[in-house]
Amino acid sequence: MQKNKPIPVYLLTGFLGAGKTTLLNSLLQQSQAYRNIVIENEFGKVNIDASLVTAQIENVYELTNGCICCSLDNELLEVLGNILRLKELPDQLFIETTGIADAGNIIGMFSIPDVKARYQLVSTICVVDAENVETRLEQVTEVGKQVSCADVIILNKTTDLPVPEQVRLQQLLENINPFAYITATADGQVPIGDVRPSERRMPAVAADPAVKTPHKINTVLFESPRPFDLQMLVFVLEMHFNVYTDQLYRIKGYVAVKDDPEKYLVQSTGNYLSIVPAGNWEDTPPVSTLVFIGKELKSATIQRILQPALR
Ligand SMILES: Nc1nc2c(ncn2[C@@H]2O[C@H](COP(=O)(O)OP(=O)(O)OP(=O)(O)O)[C@@H](O)[C@H]2O)c(=O)[nH]1
Repeated sequence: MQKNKPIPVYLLTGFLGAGKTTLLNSLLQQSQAYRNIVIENEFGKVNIDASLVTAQIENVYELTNGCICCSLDNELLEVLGNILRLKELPDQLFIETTGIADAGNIIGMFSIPDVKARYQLVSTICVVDAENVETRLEQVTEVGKQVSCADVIILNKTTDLPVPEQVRLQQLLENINPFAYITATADGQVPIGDVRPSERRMPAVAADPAVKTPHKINTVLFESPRPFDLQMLVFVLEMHFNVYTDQLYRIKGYVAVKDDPEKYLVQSTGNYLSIVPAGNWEDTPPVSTLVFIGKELKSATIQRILQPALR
């Protein structure tokens, strides 16, 4: 691999027992042609998951000093640094998080400039257990965040699930996260192509906001033909993400900026915000479209938050 090319990273999230290690093994089996490194994060001194990685890999790093999403003395950053000092760099890195990890915080670490220069987070993959995902969404805030922040959602353990129930769960997950590619499977059997990045599910128009999801998680669509002041937009989004950290899980969409022909891609998970140029509007009218995902979000609140940044 070229020395300066960022190392592709696959981040696996999902509640305890959903099937993350099972999926990881399946992905590794399909990646035998590559030099793969795995980072396992687990609570407790003994990292059982590391011993359950059965596929052939170069190295597995076991992080057992608490959850990597919240430890201040961050082991993950340390290991990412150590990997760069290896004689031969990996072609791919897989990170399996703990079942209660705050996915947004980990995703945010990959936007730190020094990390971003050497690693590219290509896909955040959330595994959910079809047998209990609805209960978990109700009980555990982090599960809602994991689903909201994912690029790919794997509905696992579907063997005994009647097809209509599977379709209903997929629809439910789609309503929570309209950006994700969602697929149903059993025993983590997913073609690796399904977890590789793709633009296919970045919707021009977001999910129907009238469709209500249970579990208090909803999406709010914001659309405006008025352009934004870029600095002000960054200011209001960062401020409100900090204030509503337990309520606002994700933002994604395109915005128009005053006196600028380019459209900008806005992405936010947890405490990280990225706004980057994404080409010209070309034939489409420059209408800003942002989708907010979170807990009991109200359209009027989102309008009020964004209003000061509109020009
Ligand atoms: N019935 C059934 N069991 C499954 C399926 N996928 C995984 N399992 C089993 O579910 C259990 C948990 O799977 P893991 O892959 O270890 O789940 P995990 O998310 O890594 O679990 P933690 O590390 O504890 O968070 C294991 O016993 C798996 O063999 C499936 O599709 N159906």
